[in-house]
Amino acid sequence: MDSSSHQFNPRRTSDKAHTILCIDDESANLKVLSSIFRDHYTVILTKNAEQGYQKALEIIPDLILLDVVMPDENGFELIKKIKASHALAHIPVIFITGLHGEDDEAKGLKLGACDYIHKPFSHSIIFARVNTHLEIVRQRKLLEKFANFDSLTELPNRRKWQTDSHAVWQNAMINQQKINIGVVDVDHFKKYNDFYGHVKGDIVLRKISNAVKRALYQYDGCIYRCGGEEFYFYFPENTQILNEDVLATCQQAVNDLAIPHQTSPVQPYLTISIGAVNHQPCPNSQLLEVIDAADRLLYQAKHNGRNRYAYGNYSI
Ligand SMILES: Nc1nc2c(ncn2[C@@H]2O[C@H](COP(=O)(O)OP(=O)(O)OP(=O)(O)O)[C@@H](O)[C@H]2O)c(=O)[nH]1
Repeated sequence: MDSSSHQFNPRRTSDKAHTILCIDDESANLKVLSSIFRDHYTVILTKNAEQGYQKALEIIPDLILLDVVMPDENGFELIKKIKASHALAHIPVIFITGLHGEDDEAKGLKLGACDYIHKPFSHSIIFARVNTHLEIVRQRKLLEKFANFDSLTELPNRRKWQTDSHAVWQNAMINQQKINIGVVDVDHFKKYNDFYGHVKGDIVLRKISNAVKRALYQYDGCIYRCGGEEFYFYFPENTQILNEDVLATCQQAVNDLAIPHQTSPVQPYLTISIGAVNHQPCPNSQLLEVIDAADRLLYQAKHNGRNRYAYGNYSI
C-alpha cells in the first residue's frame, strides 16, 4: 500500500453520516483502512467473516470493505451470505484483496461486489472509490425517502403502508398475535380550508398527524398518510392497556392541540374521528377486508357526531 495523501476534498458523503464495516484478518490492514476513513466516516473493524457478518446484521453499515483470503470462511463465501440476507443484500461490498487473477476478480463481481480493489492499493484511489459508492448510497436513500414518505406531514405514505402492513400482517399471523388496524379522518376539514385557507390547512394537517403519530408510538403503533386528510394506522395488541384507550389517547392528543375551528359544527376546535378493528390475521382473512371494516366504523363515528372513535372486533 502506498502512503500517498488522501487529504483531498471529500464529497457530500463525508459527514460521518455513513458507516463502513471493514472485514480483514490482518490487523495491519484494518489499521490502514481505519486511518484512511476515520476522519470522514464511522469505521467499524472486524477480524473474521463470522464476526463481520454478525456486526453487519447488528449495525447495517452503508458499505462493506471485505478481504477475500481469510482463515475459516473466505470473503467469497461471506458475500454469498450477505447477498442472500434480506437485511444486508442492498449494502455495497468492495473486495480489497491480494488475489490479482482475472478469474478471481470476475468471480467477486459476479457474486455481487460493486468493486474489486487490488492490494497494495493507493490511499487516494480507495478513498475516491468508496466515496463514489457512498454517494450512490446517499442518493438511493434519498430516492427511498421520496418514494415512501409524504412531503407535507413527513409520515410514511400509502406505498409504504402497502409494504409495511403486509409485513405486520404476516408477522401477526405467524406469531398468532392480534393487531389493531384503523383509519383516522379529520372532521369538517373542508370547512376549515374554506374558512382559514389551504396554507393553514396544510400546517394543521402536519400538527394533527404528528400528534397522532406521537400518541401511537407509545404503543408501538405507526401511522401513514394514505389520502388527503385520511390516515391508516396499526398498533399491536397490548396487555398493559385496553386497545380502546389507545384510540382515546389519539383522540385526546388532537383535542389537546386546541386548534381553533370556528365553522365546525362539532366543537370550536379541530377534531378527528377514528374507525378501528381488532383482528387476528389468518390464511382466510384479507387486509383489504379489515381496512373496509375499519372504514365502515369510521363512517359510523362520523355519523354519530364525529370527534369520537368506533371500535370493534373483526372476524371471518
Ligand atoms: N390544506 C389541505 N387540505 C387538504 C389536503 N388534502 C385534502 N385536503 C382537503 O380535505 C378536505 C376533505 O373534505 P371532505 O372529504 O369533504 O371531508 P371533511 O370536510 O373533512 O368532512 P368529514 O370528513 O365528513 O368530517 C377537502 O377540502 C380537501 O381539499 C392537504 O394536503 N392540505
